[in-house]
Amino acid sequence: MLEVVEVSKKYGNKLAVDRISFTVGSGEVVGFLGTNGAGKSTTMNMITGYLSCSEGKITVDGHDILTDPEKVKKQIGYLPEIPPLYQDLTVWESLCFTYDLKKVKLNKKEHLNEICELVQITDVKNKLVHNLSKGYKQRVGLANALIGNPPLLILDEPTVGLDPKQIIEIRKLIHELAKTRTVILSSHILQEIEAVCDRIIIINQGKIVADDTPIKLIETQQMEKCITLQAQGKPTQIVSLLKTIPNVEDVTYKMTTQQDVYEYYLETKGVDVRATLSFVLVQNHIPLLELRSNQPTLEDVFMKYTTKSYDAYTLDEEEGGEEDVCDL
Ligand SMILES: Nc1ncnc2c1ncn2[C@@H]1O[C@H](COP(=O)(O)OP(=O)(O)OP(=O)(O)O)[C@@H](O)[C@H]1O
Repeated sequence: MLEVVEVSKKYGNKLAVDRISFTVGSGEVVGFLGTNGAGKSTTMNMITGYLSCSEGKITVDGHDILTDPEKVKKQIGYLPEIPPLYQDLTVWESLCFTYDLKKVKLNKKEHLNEICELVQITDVKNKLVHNLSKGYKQRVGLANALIGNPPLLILDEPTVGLDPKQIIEIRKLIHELAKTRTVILSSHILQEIEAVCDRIIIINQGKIVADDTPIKLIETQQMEKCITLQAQGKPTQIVSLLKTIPNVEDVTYKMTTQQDVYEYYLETKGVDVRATLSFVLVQNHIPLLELRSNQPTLEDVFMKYTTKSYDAYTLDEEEGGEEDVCDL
């Protein structure tokens, strides 16, 4: 569906996106994850043709965004971070306006009514955009993106600025849309990406640093294994014992609500020491009340990939120039 090959973007001397390559197949829901300024919006803007690439090639369904922009744009529904809506139009007028601009051939009334039902804005069709809540404005933005039934949806931070209830509703909606479309969703909210996407691309300092399913990203982490346990007895004695276990690097503890029971956190050198540990405690007549291995989370993965120095990618940040973004 989408092919991004060795794509870079420079703003003046600032390299915002650095030779990224990835493909997205039909029906995939891909999360584009990165910290602020990582290059997510720039990449999305290049895919949609709003920005040109400094280098590289982007094709959608075999059509090159540079040489065949109209064909590519027909394939894409784009929801920018701030949906560009005319505030003085009613919701229906706004949809009709986009329909006309996109030169859609489908039955207008039928098509727009279907979209209103899908994104649940039928009840506000006759309201002015200006008077809508942020959540509803986001839905109208999404409705606009859906006009013409594009098979590829690109959603840039679709829940930013929404309240928790609106966030849940928009996520449900994205789930629904993803059943019949390819979706690329950018966010720096991990729960969002985890809740909606079946594949994650992490971009850091303009480079792709990870690309896999959430489960595999977590599994393939060679992170230090952390173990939590609860044991009854004097913490000084227990800590000394735990530190004698091979491959245990560090031990910390805190009180629990039960008298004489403490919770201990063990950092190990990536080795599962649970069996040895239980054995050592039993041998020393220390009751072991709880023992669990803490699995790394997506947050751990994200932190690992995004906490490198910023020096590597900035050619000359001070001299990096602003650029007019609209190319087409
Ligand atoms: N028009 C521009 N001129 C100069 N630099 C820019 C321009 N637009 C973006 N940048 C810079 O390019 C880098 C990537 O920006 P981009 O907006 O793509 O990041 P992002 O991952 O979308 O961040 P955010 O989550 O904050 O929206 C940033 O360092 C940003 O300051």
